[in-house]
Amino acid sequence: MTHPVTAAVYGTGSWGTAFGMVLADAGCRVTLWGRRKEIADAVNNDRVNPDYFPDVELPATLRATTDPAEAAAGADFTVLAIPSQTLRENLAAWAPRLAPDTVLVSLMKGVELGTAKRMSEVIEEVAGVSPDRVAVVTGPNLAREIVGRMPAAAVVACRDEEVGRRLQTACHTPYFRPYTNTDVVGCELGGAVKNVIGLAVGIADGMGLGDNAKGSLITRGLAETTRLGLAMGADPLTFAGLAGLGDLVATCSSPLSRNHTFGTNLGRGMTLQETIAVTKQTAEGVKSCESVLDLARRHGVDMPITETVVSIVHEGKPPLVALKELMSRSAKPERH
Ligand SMILES: NC(=O)C1=CN([C@@H]2O[C@H](COP(=O)(O)OP(=O)(O)OC[C@H]3O[C@@H](n4cnc5c(N)ncnc54)[C@H](OP(=O)(O)O)[C@@H]3O)[C@@H](O)[C@H]2O)C=CC1
Ligand SMILES: O=C(CO)COP(=O)(O)O
Repeated sequence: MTHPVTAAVYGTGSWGTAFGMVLADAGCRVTLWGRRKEIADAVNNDRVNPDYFPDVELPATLRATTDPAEAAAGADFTVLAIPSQTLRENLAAWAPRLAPDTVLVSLMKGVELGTAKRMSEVIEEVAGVSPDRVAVVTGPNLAREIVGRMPAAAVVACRDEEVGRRLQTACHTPYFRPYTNTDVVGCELGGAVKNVIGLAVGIADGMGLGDNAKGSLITRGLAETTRLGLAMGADPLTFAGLAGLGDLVATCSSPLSRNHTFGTNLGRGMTLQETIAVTKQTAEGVKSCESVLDLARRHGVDMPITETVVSIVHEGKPPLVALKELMSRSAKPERH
């Protein structure tokens, strides 16, 4: 490309804003799309996103608009950073205006309810593009740390290696180090299922179950993620990487994680409604635990931790009862 790389980022929430900043710091010309004019105006006039990062000065090269067509114009990369369950409806409205040959990039870590589709599958279907033009950015990337330009590594996954390398270059900064991977299925599953395991670890932390429980949940959570991945054709090694273990560790150990915090509140005894009421941002695992379990059943895979999270979050099972059931499952070899 001879012109400066141009990116449209749909979503002025935590990760859209933070990743837009990464792209701008890497030298791209970036336009954020947001549904609220007051945020777009504040980004353009005051270089701040008042609702998500009021204390962070955004790069002057980061612009914002509420007009999806204006954001889309000439974009080499079209980056999607909205809640997973809203993607289909939003993208259907934006798709006719997307720049020809743009690469669609998913930042989202969820699985669609009802269809059990991964976000890249929804993108391919709704935008009518080949998998070679769809990429995923994932890994241990808590947005609050990224806007502080604290160091992090990430994975850029795309079936087409050349497209992956172009996106890697477009978002590589001194504090953000992206690696490429062609295993899109594994990278997306890693991101979606870690949110569910993050809820489980949060619940355990809220109940005061200790660090052995945390280590056990992280490890057995990774085991069930890998089982699902294998059944879906992913490379098991992906789950030992940034999209798997890396993201799982960051989410399960950080109070900045919305999923972990959501689980902690439940584990401390808040009701689901009370927990939803105090959660200001997107905690994808709350909805995606059901679609992940749906995926597991479609593929005949046993995911006991995911099943337990669904039973607590959506079926009102008391965490102590769920814990007792999880611990009394039949004994088995570690690898089965
Ligand atoms: N935050 C993080 O650290 C990371 C998040 N992710 C993933 O990124 C994705 C986005 O999450 P994140 O940015 O954190 O979420 P936030 O809740 O911080 O922001 C969500 C954004 O989507 C907008 N939005 C909400 N509902 C709709 C809708 N129905 N139609 C259009 N826009 C909507 C919000 O607009 P408004 O402000 O007007 O409500 C906001 O701009 C998730 O899948 C998450 O798992 C991945 C890595 C890191
Ligand atoms: O995906 C994330 C970090 O990589 C963000 O996690 P939460 O959505 O739980 O905040």
